[in-house]
Amino acid sequence: MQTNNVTWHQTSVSRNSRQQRNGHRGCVIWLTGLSGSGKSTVANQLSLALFQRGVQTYVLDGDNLRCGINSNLGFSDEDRDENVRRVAEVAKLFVDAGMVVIAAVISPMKHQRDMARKKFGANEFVEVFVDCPLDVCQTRDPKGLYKKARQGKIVGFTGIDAPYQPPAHPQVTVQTHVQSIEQGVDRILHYLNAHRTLRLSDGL
Ligand SMILES: Nc1ncnc2c1ncn2[C@@H]1O[C@H](COP(=O)(O)OS(=O)(=O)O)[C@@H](OP(=O)(O)O)[C@H]1O
Ligand SMILES: Nc1ncnc2c1ncn2[C@@H]1O[C@H](COP(=O)(O)OP(=O)(O)O)[C@@H](O)[C@H]1O
Repeated sequence: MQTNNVTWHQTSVSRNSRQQRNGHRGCVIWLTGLSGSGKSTVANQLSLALFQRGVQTYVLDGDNLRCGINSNLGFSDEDRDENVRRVAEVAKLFVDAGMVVIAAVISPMKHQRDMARKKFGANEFVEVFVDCPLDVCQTRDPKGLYKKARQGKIVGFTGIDAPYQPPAHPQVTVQTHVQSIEQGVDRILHYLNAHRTLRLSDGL
């Protein structure tokens, strides 16, 4: 493929070879939800659980990426689009390296999550809705951001004065106000197992 005088180079070590060595397929587990819903908490517990099972995982956390590759982006609609696009592109590189990527990004709009999904093959993008009512998120307020938003010190805060569109058909829903962290992680692990998402099979 060639666009704008840029040529895609095949790599000498294929994704297939990397997956065979890892003993599992790569994929992205995409956690979406309000600030304070539990994305980072669930992502890290899931990463640990998979790591302990010998799975190569990496967490891409929105907050962390905004400290580096996305540090020039704010929270306008356009910047969030670009933020999600970059997270998805970075996730794609990790998946190409045979890894299980756990992305924890608000990704508030359906079109952003659809855009991310389109970068991956079927069964390679697992959308997880980290569902928690806004009032519970506000009570948790682990970083004090809701308080700042209510005081008008942050403008355009998701759920307060910026939109969040809940996914209509996520592969998994984790309800962190009624399920423990362990139950949430188990639900995701169960999905991966039931759908053989990480399992190597014919042709891979
Ligand atoms: N205005 C506004 N709205 C929402 N969140 C805000 C905002 N300003 C700063 N923060 C902090 O940024 C984190 C969200 O970054 P994301 O990259 O996940 O957001 S997005 O997907 O581009 O919407 C978010 O992290 P989480 O609380 O983990 O979701 C906040 O710590
Ligand atoms: N069942 C649960 N799942 C995930 N987080 C929970 C749960 N119950 C309570 N919490 C707490 O809620 C907060 C969620 O914060 P965080 O993971 O940073 O959310 P987010 O990344 O979505 O902003 C943490 O303090 C976490 O300990």
